[in-house]
Amino acid sequence: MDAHKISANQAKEQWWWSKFKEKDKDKDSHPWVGKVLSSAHNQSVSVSQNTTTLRMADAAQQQQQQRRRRRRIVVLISGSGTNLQALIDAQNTPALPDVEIVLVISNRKAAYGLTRAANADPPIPTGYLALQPYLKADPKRTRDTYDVEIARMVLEARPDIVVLAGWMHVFSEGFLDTVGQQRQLTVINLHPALPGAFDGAHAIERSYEAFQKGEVEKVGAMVHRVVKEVDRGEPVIVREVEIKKDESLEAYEERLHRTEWEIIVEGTRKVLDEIPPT
Ligand SMILES: Nc1nc2c(c(=O)[nH]1)N[C@@H](CN(C=O)c1ccc(C(=O)N[C@@H](CCC(=O)O)C(=O)O)cc1)CN2
Ligand SMILES: NCC(=O)N[C@@H]1O[C@H](COP(=O)([O-])[O-])[C@@H](O)[C@H]1O
Repeated sequence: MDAHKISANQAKEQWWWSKFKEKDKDKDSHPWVGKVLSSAHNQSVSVSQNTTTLRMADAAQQQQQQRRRRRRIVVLISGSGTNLQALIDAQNTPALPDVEIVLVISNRKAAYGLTRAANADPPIPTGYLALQPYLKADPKRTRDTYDVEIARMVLEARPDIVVLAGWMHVFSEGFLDTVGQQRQLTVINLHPALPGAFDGAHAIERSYEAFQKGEVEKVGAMVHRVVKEVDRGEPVIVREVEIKKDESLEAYEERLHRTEWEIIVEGTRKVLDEIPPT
C-alpha cells in the first residue's frame, strides 16, 4: 500500500477523531471531558478489539463445528483388495467426504489388500487373523470364538461402519451380536449378484453360467446390510450389469468389477450419511 494511501480503518479512525475534536470545540474543554472522551475512545477501541477477537473465536469455533468429525471405516478383506482400493481412493473426495479408513483386517496373510493398505498415504493399520491357524492354536477355540475375536479387533478401532469388501468368511452370531453391542454400527457387504440370487461364494461364476444357459435374464451386484442369513440383508445399493450372450467370463467379470468399485463407495457413503452428526 503506498505510503500516502491509508487503510479504511485508519480513515475511519481519523474521521472519528475529527468528530471527537469538533465536539470538543463546542464544549467547555474541561480536562476531564477530554479524559472521559479519550478513555471512552480507548475503551471503545478495546471493546471493538475484544468484539473482533470474540467474533474471530466464534467464527473459528463455527468452522470447527462445520468440519465434521471424520467418520471411521473398518474394511475386511480376503483377496486382492481392488474394492478396498476404490474406498482408499475415494476418501475425502466429494464421493466419500469426511472419512478415514482406520483399519483393514484380512483372514488371509497373502491378501494383496494388506499391501494396498500399507501403501496408502498415510498408511492404514492392518490386522490379520486366519480361522484355521486360530483353531489349531487351542482346541477350546471355535468358529464362534474366532468371530468374537474378529469383532473385538473391529470394535477396538471405534468404527462408524464396517465394510466387507471381498471378505470370504461367513459370520456366525458371535460376530454380529458382538458388533451389534455398539449402537448404530452397521456392517455392509459387497456381493457380486442381485438380491435373492446366487447367495454365497462364487456368485460371479454362478450368475454368468446361469445367464449363458438362459436361466436368468439379469445379473449385477449389490451392497447390502449384513445379517446372519448370508447375503439376505436389506439391499443398500443394487446395480444391474450388462452381460452379453457368449461373451467370456473374463469380459463380464471385468465389467462387473468396475460396477463394484462404484457401488462400494456409494453404499458406504449412503450408510454413513444415515448416522446423525455427533
Ligand atoms: N452372516 C453373514 N456373513 C457374511 C455375509 C453375510 O451376508 N452374512 N456376507 C459374506 C460375503 N459373502 C458373499 O457376499 C460370502 C463369503 C464367503 C462365503 C463362504 O462360503 N465362505 C466359506 C469359506 C470360503 C473360502 O474360504 O474360500 C466359509 O465361510 O466357510 C459365503 C458368502 C461374508 N460373510
Ligand atoms: N461373496 C463375497 C464375494 O464374492 N465378494 C467378491 O470378492 C471380490 C473381492 O475383490 P477385491 O478383493 O479385489 O476387492 C469382489 O468381486 C466381491 O464381489
